Amino acid sequence: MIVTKPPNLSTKYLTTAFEEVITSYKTLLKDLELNLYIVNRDHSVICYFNRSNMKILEQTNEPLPWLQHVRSDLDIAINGTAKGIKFSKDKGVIVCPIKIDHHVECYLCCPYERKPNPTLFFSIRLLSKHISFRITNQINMETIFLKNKYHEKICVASSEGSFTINKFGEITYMNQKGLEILEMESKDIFGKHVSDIFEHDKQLLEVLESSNGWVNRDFFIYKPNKRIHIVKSAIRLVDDRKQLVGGIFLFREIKTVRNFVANLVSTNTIYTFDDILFESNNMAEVIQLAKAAAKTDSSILIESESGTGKELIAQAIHNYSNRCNGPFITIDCSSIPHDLVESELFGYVQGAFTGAKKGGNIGKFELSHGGTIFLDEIGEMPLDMQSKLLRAIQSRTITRVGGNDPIPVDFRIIAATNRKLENEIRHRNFRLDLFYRLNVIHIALPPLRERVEDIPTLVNLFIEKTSKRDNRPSPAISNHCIQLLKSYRWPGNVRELENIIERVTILANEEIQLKHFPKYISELQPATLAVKENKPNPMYDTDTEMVRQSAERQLISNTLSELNGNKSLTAKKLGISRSSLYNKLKSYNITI
Ligand SMILES: Nc1ncnc2c1ncn2[C@@H]1O[C@H](COP(=O)(O)OP(=O)(O)OP(=O)(O)O)[C@@H](O)[C@H]1O
Repeated sequence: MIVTKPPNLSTKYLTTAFEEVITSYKTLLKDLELNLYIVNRDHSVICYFNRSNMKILEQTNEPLPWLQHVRSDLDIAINGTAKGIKFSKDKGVIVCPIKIDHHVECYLCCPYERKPNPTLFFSIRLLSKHISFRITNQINMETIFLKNKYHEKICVASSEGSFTINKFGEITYMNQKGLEILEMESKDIFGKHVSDIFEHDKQLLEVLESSNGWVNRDFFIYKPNKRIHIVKSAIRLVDDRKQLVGGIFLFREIKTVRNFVANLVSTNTIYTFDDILFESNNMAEVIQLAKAAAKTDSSILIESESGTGKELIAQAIHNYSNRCNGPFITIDCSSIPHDLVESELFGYVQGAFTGAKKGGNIGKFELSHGGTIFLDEIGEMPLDMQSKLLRAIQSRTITRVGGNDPIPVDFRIIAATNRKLENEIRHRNFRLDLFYRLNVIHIALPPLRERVEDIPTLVNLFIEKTSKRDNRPSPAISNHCIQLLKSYRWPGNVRELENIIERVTILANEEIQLKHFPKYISELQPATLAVKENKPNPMYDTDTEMVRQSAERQLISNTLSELNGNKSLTAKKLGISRSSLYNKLKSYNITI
């Protein structure tokens, strides 16, 4: 035990210790007729025992001529047996150091006027030792008390559950949070063997046998109606002589861990439907469908060309949904190396493969619990992973790589692709059953060339955005330029438009002119324009309307069955009038 000594032992501290020790030797001291002084290192008297009234008094104004002879190095001089200072043959003073933690704190002094009996030296030395011991003890007790108080407060305030076991595996302590997580009361826990409370007791007791503890292992506690999934770390507890005393366990509910990590890795969903600007009917219909879809938990598949705003709309759906306060976890399926897809999606347990992190890892699916998982570029998902993904979607559980326990997860999938999945299915690159699972609601974002009415609004948005960023007034743009932009085919869609407008805004002063645009735009001829405008989009032009209608039909019948065929509620949920719903039911031939 390290004695944590207060900076200067107070008079009160010393006096109390002195008083207690002197009281226990009072009879002896009475016979010896002695005065005793506790003297500071600077030679001032802290307190003294007066033989005539047998009392301990604090400080004295009495002149003490012998004080000047008490040297600060006296502890060295009297090392071993007690010694003193002789003034004459019979007179002198016995000086014994009072040491705390090997340091001289003060001196016990006993002046004598008659030649002392040799046992007096021994008795004074014994007294000084006793006082040292008494003070050291008191400091230790206070330190332990304080430490206990700190630890108690830390454990009570902790958001983590903790418990301790002794070397026999019996539970000796559990904090309040631990009892809450395990839904138990202290009477159910204390004194019980760890195996009576937890399964996997072998793993728990490992900590008593091995010299190392372990971190972040998963455990399941089975209750009559549910299973509590916790993550636990263990520390082996030994005493100063390295003898096993027991173990400490720290644990959290998995949902706390998930929330914490999800907060760190969740995409900051900045876009809402208000950020999606449009004038076209095409986009108005898409937004209407997306808003209705947002209010359901069904999977959504967004199929469209690159740069049309798939991520934008996915974020807007999340923010408009009941899951808006949960995480939005993005996975770009095209950027994860094939070997790591499974562990990235589902996580892994410790030791699952070479290079796996100690304690395992939580996967993206688990992190999306209570929120949305956005599978971008789903068309790039390897075939073998597609079946595992399908299983997770169907069972609403995941199993970590290397693990056995299925973990229930509450997620909503939004998948996006710029490939035409139906073509991929035909070429056997994508599973049909997975396609059906993802394609419950189908959103096809039209390419920019099919919604040229949106171009002026988007151009103004991007001019303002760039000007605001660069802290300068927004330049004007001529109608002629806008017409020209409407004529271009925009293979890179809104992203390409955004990049070009950023560039011309930077180049222009007061007005954006033709000369600011790249040649492939500024040199477009009206005749070319017409031809280009009419040219069909190889991927989307022919079937966009068909896909939209099929998605709308699906959404209406899903919502109807979800609301037990109640048409008023269905119309309300879809944000359309009852008559409009009846028209659509008729035209889609939906019967209840
Ligand atoms: N209607 C819109 N209103 C405002 N900005 C838009 C709109 N549509 C797209 N954008 C902007 O266009 C850019 C591209 O959008 P986003 O990244 O969502 O496209 P994407 O389809 O996911 O692209 P990719 O397929 O390459 O991943 C973004 O900067 C986005 O803010």
